[in-house]
Amino acid sequence: MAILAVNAGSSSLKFSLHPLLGGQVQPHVLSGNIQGLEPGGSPEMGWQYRGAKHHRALAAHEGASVFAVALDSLRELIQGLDGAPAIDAVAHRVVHGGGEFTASVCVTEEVLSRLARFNSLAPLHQPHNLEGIRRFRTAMPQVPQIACFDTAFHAAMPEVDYAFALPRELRAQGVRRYGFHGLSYQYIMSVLQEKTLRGRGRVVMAHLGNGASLCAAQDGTSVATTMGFSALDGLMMGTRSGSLDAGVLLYLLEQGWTHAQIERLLYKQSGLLGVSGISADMRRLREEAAEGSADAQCAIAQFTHRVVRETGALTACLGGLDLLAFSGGIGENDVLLRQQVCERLAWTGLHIDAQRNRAADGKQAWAIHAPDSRIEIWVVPTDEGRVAAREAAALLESTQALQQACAP
Ligand SMILES: Nc1ncnc2c1ncn2[C@@H]1O[C@H](COP(=O)(O)OP(=O)(O)O)[C@@H](O)[C@H]1O
Ligand SMILES: CC(=O)OP(=O)(O)O
Ligand SMILES: [Mg+2]
Repeated sequence: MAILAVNAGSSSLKFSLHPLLGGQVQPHVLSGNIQGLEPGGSPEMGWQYRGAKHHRALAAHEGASVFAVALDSLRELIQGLDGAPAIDAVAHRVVHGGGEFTASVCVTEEVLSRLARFNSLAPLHQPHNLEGIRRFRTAMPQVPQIACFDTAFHAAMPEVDYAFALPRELRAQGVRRYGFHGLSYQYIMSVLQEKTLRGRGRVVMAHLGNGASLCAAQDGTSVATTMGFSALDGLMMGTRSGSLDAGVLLYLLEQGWTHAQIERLLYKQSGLLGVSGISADMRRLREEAAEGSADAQCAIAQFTHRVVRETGALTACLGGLDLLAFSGGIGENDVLLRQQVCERLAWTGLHIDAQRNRAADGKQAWAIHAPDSRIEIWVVPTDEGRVAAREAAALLESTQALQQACAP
């Protein structure tokens, strides 16, 4: 028995397979990524099984879409595993549940059409998430498809944080802050609460990947977050601008920019890529910066500054800080970023241990604060797939219990 967790994007599909033992979700035994799924792309699959890394190009079939080829290859891969587990459910990361979906749900045709209404709020994610669900439903019609939402973790945010200072009629239409990266925050929080008592206190979690956001939590519940109505708000990201004076949009409209041009600018041409003019990839920018590129240095400095600034704002919302956690591809791997952010926040009482910071690579959850730090600092590699799998397992169990209770 196992749950397959899936994160379908515009050009890639990330997956992980989590066995179920006595109803409990186990760490993944298989994880990977299929890239090149854009129309006309050449799909390639990379995966890790029992510590060994594999990679292969996927052969195109006459008349079949690249996504269909990818799904077939994934099924073959899973069936070929030693003692291949049966898949009980597919758990899909869906970034936007709007105000309607505040908990994971078993997907029906009706659910899919309600979720499609949020496509324009997360154009980089939502349409692809839903397309992934449709494809899996067709390929595995007997297997329940469960949608797990990035927005759900923030559903209990107080009104002062989720409301914009706009007329009330717009709020009634759903124009408000939702927040994202919720599966990641749910995972990080579960790890922190297992590891330290401070996990129940005033916590700021930094999910710094291609998409980047911060979340302030009190007693495990999100009380403020930097992402908003869409996944554009808050921190600077790989290709997204983050918070921007709305006056810039008015100016661009006045200059004749179309909706499509503005969308491309904000989602795909800004952030680290736009500022550096080199790359959206932090690793590449670090290399260029080390070789003296002023543009790369400038983009990294701006990214770091925004993390510092927003951490300060969330600390104020919490009325102080007990723990700061780093996660996501940059948060988990970029030693220098963690060091610089913490040094600039030293006024809060944060004191990073440079040696522990350098030793964080490859650890499951690792404290990097010095003994005299008033605030704990942790690096927690995130696992959105595991949370989605847990959500799916819980939903399956409650549905089965309900069916048994209702049985004649
Ligand atoms: N060793 C590293 N040092 C700095 N940045 C890194 C390192 N490894 C990965 N990254 C960065 O992490 C980012 C991708 O984060 P990730 O969470 O994997 O993205 P996604 O949102 O696509 O899941 C990229 O900017 C990448 O360069
Ligand atoms: C919501 C979001 O930005 O997700 P990702 O980091 O996967 O792009
Ligand atoms: Mg991500």
